[in-house]
Amino acid sequence: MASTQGQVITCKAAVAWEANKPLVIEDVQVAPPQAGEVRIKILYTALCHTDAYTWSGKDPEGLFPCILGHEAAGVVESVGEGVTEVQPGDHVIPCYQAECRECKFCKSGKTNLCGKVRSATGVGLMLSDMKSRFSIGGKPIYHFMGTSTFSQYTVVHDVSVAKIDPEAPLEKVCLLGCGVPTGLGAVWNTARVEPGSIVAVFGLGTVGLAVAEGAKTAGASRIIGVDIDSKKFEVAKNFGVTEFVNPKDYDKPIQQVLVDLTDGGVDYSFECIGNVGVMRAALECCHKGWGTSVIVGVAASGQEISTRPFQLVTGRVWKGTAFGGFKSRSQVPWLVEKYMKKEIKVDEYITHSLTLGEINKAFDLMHEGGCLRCVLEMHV
Ligand SMILES: NC(=O)c1ccc[n+]([C@@H]2O[C@H](COP(=O)([O-])OP(=O)(O)OC[C@H]3O[C@@H](n4cnc5c(N)ncnc54)[C@H](O)[C@@H]3O)[C@@H](O)[C@H]2O)c1
Ligand SMILES: N[C@@H](CCC(=O)N[C@@H](CSCO)C(=O)NCC(=O)O)C(=O)O
Ligand SMILES: [Zn+2]
Ligand SMILES: [Zn+2]
Repeated sequence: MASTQGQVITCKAAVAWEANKPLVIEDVQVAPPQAGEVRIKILYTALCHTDAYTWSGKDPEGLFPCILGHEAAGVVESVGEGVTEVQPGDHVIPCYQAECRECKFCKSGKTNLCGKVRSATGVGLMLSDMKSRFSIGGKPIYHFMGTSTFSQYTVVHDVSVAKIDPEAPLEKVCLLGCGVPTGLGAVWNTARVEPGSIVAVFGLGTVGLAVAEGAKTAGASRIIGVDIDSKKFEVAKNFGVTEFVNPKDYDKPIQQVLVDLTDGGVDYSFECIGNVGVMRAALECCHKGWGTSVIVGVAASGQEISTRPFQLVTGRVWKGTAFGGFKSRSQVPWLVEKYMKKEIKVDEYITHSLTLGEINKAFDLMHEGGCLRCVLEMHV
């Protein structure tokens, strides 16, 4: 096959032309990678609720038209000047949370956030020239989260590419681009749950179930799953949830229910929904003196959290996590290895498999209780 290196590639991509309007499969021109960039042939992508959130128009960084998608795996097609850590043919996972290893954030040892390309990815562009590599008939289409994986080919910054084991099944490990690491890392890195802890997980979607899985491996003694959909409990048991609470079954506030169930409150709670009212409940169900609550869910523009400051004065701690605190380029390959050694689940989160052409159906499925992750095959 003739090399595409240095050429514009025309391929299929799902374009979000406007908020909330069905995505349209278009022929998109993908420019070659510039210095410090990598063009990736995306083979599989999953859908995450953050894609739906931005598509809904509620994300203050949401720009249209754009190509959404950030949980994927593929193969490097070509690299720009100066790219040394990956080469054509490498199997990779694009990472929305970059890791340059040089910026103030990366060198701090205190966070997985990286500042190198964030200003460009937040406005849907590439850093070197603040332009997009996607266009249709000359009209630029915005990137999304520095990944745009709902395209058969995408261009990303080199600091946003994790090179992984070529033996790893890409149709599975694409999930290690977002939801599963976020839940596991919220427990292992952000909260640092100790053995014997009592944990509450609000929201039992993929992220909440990964929190439960992480808490189980951390040795939590009780893992209380909270969801308004009782059907979630059966599946949640397989991920380590030991008890289930549906707020709809109680007249009193859910934080009080949990405090009563746990002799004063839980040691750790995790909000995996994106609902600011639930974030408050998750903080307030924590034990006085030490209980820590981690916000994982993404809430819409304009939403704010609140509680009585007394909740913090009396020792509860409120935290948040992005990508579970994992350093992407360094630790995504490690997570892939853990999956290969069967030390973490991935397959169990995949409930549906469709094609790129069926992406709108995949978004519909996401809103149904039975769907955790839907993986799209990109080249059929
Ligand atoms: N911080 C990060 O890095 C990061 C990464 C990935 C996803 N997220 C966010 O995490 C959240 C969860 O993602 P997901 O893919 O698991 O979502 P999901 O929609 O699959 O799961 C949410 C669950 O919450 C339940 N729920 C809804 N309202 C509820 C309520 N009031 N009380 C209790 N349960 C309720 C739903 O029934 C569902 O089971 C989203 O907001 C997503 O954007 C954040
Ligand atoms: N543009 C959004 C940001 C929402 C957000 O917090 N995103 C998470 C990842 S969600 C993945 O599914 C994140 O990593 N945040 C850190 C960052 O964006 O740098 C908004 O403004 O609401
Ligand atoms: Zn995500
Ligand atoms: Zn950095």
